Amino acid sequence: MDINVIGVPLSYGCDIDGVNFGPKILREYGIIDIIKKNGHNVFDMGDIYVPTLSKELKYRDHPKMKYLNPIIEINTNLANNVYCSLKGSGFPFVIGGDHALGMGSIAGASNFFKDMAVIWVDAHGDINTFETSPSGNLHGVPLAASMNVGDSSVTNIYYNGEKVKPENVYLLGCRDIDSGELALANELNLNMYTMETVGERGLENVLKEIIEKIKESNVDGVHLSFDIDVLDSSLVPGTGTPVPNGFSIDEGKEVFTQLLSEKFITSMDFVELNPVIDNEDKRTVTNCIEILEHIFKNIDK
Ligand SMILES: NC(=[NH2+])NCCC[C@H](N)C(=O)O
Ligand SMILES: [Mn+2]
Ligand SMILES: [Mn+2]
Repeated sequence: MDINVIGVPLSYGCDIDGVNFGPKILREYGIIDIIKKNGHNVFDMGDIYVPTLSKELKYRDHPKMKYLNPIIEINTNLANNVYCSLKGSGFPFVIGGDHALGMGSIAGASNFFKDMAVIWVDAHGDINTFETSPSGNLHGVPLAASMNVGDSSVTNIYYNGEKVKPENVYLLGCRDIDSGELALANELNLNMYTMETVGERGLENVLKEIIEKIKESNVDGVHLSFDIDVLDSSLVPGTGTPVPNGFSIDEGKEVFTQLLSEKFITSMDFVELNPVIDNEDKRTVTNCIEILEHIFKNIDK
């Protein structure tokens, strides 16, 4: 498999400096060699261009949502890169950067496939609209936008309208959902496996059910978007919106063992690592590298 590593040094979607250094620190810690070492061909496609913007531009494009136009432009570029990677039989592995980049990854991948599923592994739902967002941060809206819910400025990225059908969306590990997000999840009847559900039913059973449903759904592509804040806050101090009661490292690995063994994953995001706010012992980046080693050990050769 030709892995195409695409960096997106984006921080405007969470409005916290430092998460833009995610791609740089992961390269410094050897992500490219880790991929190679596990027997894959790897192409480092470099970083999508992210302009340096002054904070005064934050509300230039919208009174509430921050850095709207630049985030749209960056995602449009990302979408085209993801699409081209798939066209060239590559596996797009997108490293962030904040989760607003999910709109671009999904737009690009969904343009390649007839019908695609999205597995969103995250402490959050990221299904806010401009109306329901409590923060004005665009990393809280990408999954809603991809389902064609929300403002046309974000639902029409790369191409107009729906990128993924709600019935093909799977949320896993969520435990910090805003009230507007919960209402939308119920309205759309999303496949939502909260941390509470995982606790009740067991991770293995939940993963089995997700796999079954995806196989029954006849999609021809599956995008897996991994937000590192799905891991317990004690394991990822270097992320902008940490949440307690999350996955252990072993549970994080288990998610990939199960999902990758099906060989249906066709693209991936790895987001929200902020090395600048990591603690002294570099716990977050070390844990990320451990997860990444596991991913590339298990991904299809
Ligand atoms: N990708 C993330 N870490 N998203 C956190 C979103 C937090 C909150 N729900 C918001 O919309 O502002
Ligand atoms: Mn997220
Ligand atoms: Mn999150």
